[in-house]
Amino acid sequence: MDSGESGAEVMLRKPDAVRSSVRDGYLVSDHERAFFATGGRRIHLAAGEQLFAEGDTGRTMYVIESGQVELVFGDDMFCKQLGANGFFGELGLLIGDHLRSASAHAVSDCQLLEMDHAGFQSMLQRDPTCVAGFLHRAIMRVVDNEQSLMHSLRRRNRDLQTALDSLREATDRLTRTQELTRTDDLTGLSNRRGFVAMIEQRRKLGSLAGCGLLIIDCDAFKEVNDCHGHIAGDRVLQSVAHVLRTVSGSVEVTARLGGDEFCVLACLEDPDDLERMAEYLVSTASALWEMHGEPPLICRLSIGGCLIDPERDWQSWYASADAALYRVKGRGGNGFEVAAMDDETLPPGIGRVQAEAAT
Ligand SMILES: Nc1nc2c(ncn2[C@@H]2O[C@H](COP(=O)(O)OP(=O)(O)OP(=O)(O)O)[C@@H](O)[C@H]2O)c(=O)[nH]1
Repeated sequence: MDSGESGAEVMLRKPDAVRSSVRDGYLVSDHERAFFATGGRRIHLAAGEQLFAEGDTGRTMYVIESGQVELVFGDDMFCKQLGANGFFGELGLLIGDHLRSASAHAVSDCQLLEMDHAGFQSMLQRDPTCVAGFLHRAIMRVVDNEQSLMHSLRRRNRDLQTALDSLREATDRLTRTQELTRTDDLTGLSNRRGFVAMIEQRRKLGSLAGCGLLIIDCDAFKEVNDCHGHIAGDRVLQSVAHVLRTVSGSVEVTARLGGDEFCVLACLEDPDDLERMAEYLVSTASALWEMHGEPPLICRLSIGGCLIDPERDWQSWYASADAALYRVKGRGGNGFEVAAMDDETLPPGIGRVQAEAAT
């Protein structure tokens, strides 16, 4: 039996199509074709003419006497070309009122034999052996088509799974990278960028009301570096971060703003809690500092704070808390001060919320 133009089925690849094997067995023999001619109606299709569309109800099958017919299956899965002695539409004939699973049109001028139920019945009575042979082949083809469809769906599923996995990995990598750009390497706390991003996120959620800000600065930290080296200095910064992390709860945001400066955004049930927190931090650091000898494991802290007015921007709060910190430093450090809400000491130009670059 030949292939392609002279009769065999050929699966044509569409962009994402799956190629099935060419099966010469899915043709009628010349003898069967002549027999079909006795029960069928001869029809002609011009090149390009459609015989039926996918989803149409069909009760007839077709045998090709000459020319080429293309079957186009839905969802862009594949299309199939049939030549002389090819047959199609048999489920319409055998099941009756079957919804066509493909559309059929003539690729070239065609001559077809159209077989309906009555014609098929008469063939069955006249030569049951011949019809049985044909039916056997038709069933084999249905099974084969189902199997190749399942195979292609399984493969598509695997491809989809792989695509999803790599998408998930890329997203994870992106999230990790984003976390890294917002985290301070030395202490594991948020850095300034991460802190500002979190503030903006809370502002959008409307959860800044009732919060307070503490700016925490190490006392005489330069001396630690100068007397005991940078590694000792790093360890001190890590200890300060550890104390801040321990004292703040899960709703507080703790960050290292840079150098020996840290901050805490605290959610307060009572405004006085901000002073209590500042006092606790100062006394804890001081007690630990006194306990340890040389080189120091921690240093004493100075803290400036303010209650947050959500209508104002981060720079405004920072300036207010920093001014309080400055006053603490002026008194020798190792202490705290929380600025009043209506602090008039703010520098000019610091004020209401402006769009802050949350990166
Ligand atoms: N070990 C270490 N030192 C740092 C790091 N970042 C900044 N520093 C040092 O921190 C020191 C901060 O010095 P200052 O701003 O004068 O602070 P200070 O000595 O605590 O002075 P006061 O705040 O007035 O008590 C500088 O010597 C910086 O070099 C860091 O990541 N590791």
